[in-house]
Amino acid sequence: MDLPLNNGNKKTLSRLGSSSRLSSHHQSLAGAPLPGKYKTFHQKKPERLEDVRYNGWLDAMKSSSPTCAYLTKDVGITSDDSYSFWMLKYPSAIKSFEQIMDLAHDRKMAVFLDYDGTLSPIVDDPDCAFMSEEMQLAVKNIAYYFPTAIISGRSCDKIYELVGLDELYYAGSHGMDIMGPVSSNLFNHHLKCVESTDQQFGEDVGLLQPAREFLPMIDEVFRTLVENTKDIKGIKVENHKFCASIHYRNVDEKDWPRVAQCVLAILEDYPHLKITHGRKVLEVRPVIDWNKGNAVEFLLDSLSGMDNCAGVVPIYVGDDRTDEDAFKVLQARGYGFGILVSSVPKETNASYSLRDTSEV
Ligand SMILES: O=P(O)(O)OC[C@H]1O[C@H](O[C@H]2O[C@H](CO)[C@@H](O)[C@H](O)[C@H]2O)[C@H](O)[C@@H](O)[C@@H]1O
Repeated sequence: MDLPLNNGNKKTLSRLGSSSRLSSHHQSLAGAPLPGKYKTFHQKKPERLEDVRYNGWLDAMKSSSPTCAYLTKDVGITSDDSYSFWMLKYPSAIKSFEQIMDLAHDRKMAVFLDYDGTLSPIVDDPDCAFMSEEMQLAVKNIAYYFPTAIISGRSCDKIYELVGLDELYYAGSHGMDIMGPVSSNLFNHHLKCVESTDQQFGEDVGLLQPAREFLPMIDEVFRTLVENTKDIKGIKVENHKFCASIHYRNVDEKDWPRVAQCVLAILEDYPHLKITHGRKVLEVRPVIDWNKGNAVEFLLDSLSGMDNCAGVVPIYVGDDRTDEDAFKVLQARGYGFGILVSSVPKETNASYSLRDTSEV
């Protein structure tokens, strides 16, 4: 079954709290022999604080969510100048609206939206990142006309709680937790992915969780991180099911090396995990070849049907490094519109830009 394109009687992929009810038949993840106990004891010596300072981690931590001053102070141009110059390459999606509509012409469209920094402004407390009523209405209206998915680093449950719309598709944990139609060819052919079945909304649904075997490991890591960072003032650790997020936005910069060290120590113990950088957040996730880009490909193919995937024009709006994987997919397909939300010039694989959530 293809996911319906017409909203009239749309069966949604939402209501994601039901995963525990799902019966699953797994296939092992290639290249990830997981120990019974999830921790693997040190294979290398942990890095010293000095190492942490020099291995680029702190630079990466500082440059995430950069301010205008950070980007322009050394080159002697104003932030307005540099932004205008940057927009020559990444024009405003608002100003290009007619052009985008012309290019999309009479083809079906699918809309993919990141959450934090795209639908809700970045705020200090991740638990208070709410979208405005106006934004919620806008997303609801979009979903009336086009299949619309939220692709977030947060867990599906959390993102559903924040967005609260049944008519959307949700992919949480950076795309590692997707619900889709079990009859889709993709569920049959994605060998590296977990496949589950359940009766929901009167339809069979499949659960695509390519990192399912990592679930207990991430839980263990989350608890370890909470314990090991408890003395760092301002730190916040979140469990997003298939990844753990370590927020240092509210940590004094002098303590950032301690944050980095705690997170690096995890890699020593869990060689099947990796770390990615977001906006003032480090994220521990499984070393699998799966990201927001794969989630977009999967959903796009499901939405449009395997035989007709070239017919659907995707629009992806996102603000973060993790969204670049999705922009790359659109770029590689050679059609669709990647739109970066940023108030400062950034290297990106998107084609258009928007300044902030109000422009979204
Ligand atoms: O993929 P997204 O939906 O953009 O999620 C990315 C991360 O968003 C959240 O953190 C970010 O937003 C917070 C609220 O504005 C902010 O306080 C934090 O500094 C940002 O990194 C979320 O908490 C993370 O788990 C997501 O991975």
